[in-house]
Amino acid sequence: MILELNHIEKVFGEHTALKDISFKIDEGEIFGFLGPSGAGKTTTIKILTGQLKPTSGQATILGRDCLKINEEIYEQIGIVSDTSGVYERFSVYDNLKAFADILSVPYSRIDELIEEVGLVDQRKQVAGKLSKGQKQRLVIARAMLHQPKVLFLDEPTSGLDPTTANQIQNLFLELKKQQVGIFLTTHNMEEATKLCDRVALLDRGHIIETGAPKEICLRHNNDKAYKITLNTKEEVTLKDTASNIKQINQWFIDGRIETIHSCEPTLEDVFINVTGRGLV
Ligand SMILES: Nc1ncnc2c1ncn2[C@@H]1O[C@H](COP(=O)(O)OP(=O)(O)OP(=O)(O)O)[C@@H](O)[C@H]1O
Repeated sequence: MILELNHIEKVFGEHTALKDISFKIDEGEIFGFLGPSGAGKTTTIKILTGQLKPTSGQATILGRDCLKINEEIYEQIGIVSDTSGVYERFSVYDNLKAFADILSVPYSRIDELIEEVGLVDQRKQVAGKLSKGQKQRLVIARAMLHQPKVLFLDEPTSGLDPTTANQIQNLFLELKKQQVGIFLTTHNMEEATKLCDRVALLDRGHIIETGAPKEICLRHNNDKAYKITLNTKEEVTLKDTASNIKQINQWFIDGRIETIHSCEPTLEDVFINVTGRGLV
C-alpha cells in the first residue's frame, strides 16, 4: 500500500473542506481525484504530503503516518503542482542538475530523464524560453529525478493543448509501468478515463462515487440508449425498449446501419446527475 486515508476530516474555521474521506492507492496504480474548484483536492494532497494536519482521521504514506513524514519518506515522493520553482535563467540541464545536487542524485540520471520526457532538443535551452508543455515536462522530470515511489500530480495537463497533454499523459502511463503509484487531481474527465485505474468523484469535500471509471459510468447507465447513423446519414438516438430493439434489428437485416454506439454516461454526466453541477 502506497497511500491510505481513513475517515479524514479537515475543518478551516467554520468551513468543513473534507468530510470522511477514505481511499487507498497501491503501487503501479493511478488514482484520480476529480472535482470542481474548491472541492478539496489540494487540501487532500497537502494532508497526504504532511503539509497540513487533518482535523480528524488518519493518513499514511509508504506505511508512515503523514504527520511524521521524515526525509527518508520525502525522498520517495514526487510532486507536480505547477511550474513555479523552475529556475527561469537556468538551462533545462542545469535546472535538473541543481535538484540532483540537492537530492544527491548522480548526474547520469539527468540525461536519462531528459530523454524520457522528450526534452533532448531543449537540453541547453533556458527554462524561461520553454513552451508551457516543455516547461511542464521539465517539472515532471524534476519530480522524477530521485525515482520516487509516489507521484502527486495536481492538474498536470491543465492549460496544455491536446497533443501536448496527450504526450504528457503517455509519460504517466510509462511511470505506472515502472510501478510508481500516482495520485492525480484533475477537472478533466477524459484524462481521468484514459489514465486512472480508479477514481473518486469529490463534491464539496465529500466523495460521492468511487471505482474504475468504466464501472462508475455503467453503474449510472440508467437510461440505456443507442446512437445510430443510418446509411442515409440520418442520426437517431433510441432508448433500449423492446420496440426500438426490434426496429434496430430490422435496420441491421436491411443493411441500413452505418454506425451504432451505446450511450452510457461519461464521468462528467455522472457528476452532473449526482450533484446537479459540472466538474469545471
Ligand atoms: N488555508 C485555508 N484556510 C481556509 N480555507 C481553506 C484553506 N485552504 C483551502 N480552503 C478552503 O477549502 C476548500 C477546498 O480547497 P482546495 O484548495 O482543497 O480545493 P481544490 O479542489 O484544490 O480547488 P482547485 O481546483 O480550485 O485548486 C475551499 O473552499 C477553500 O476555500
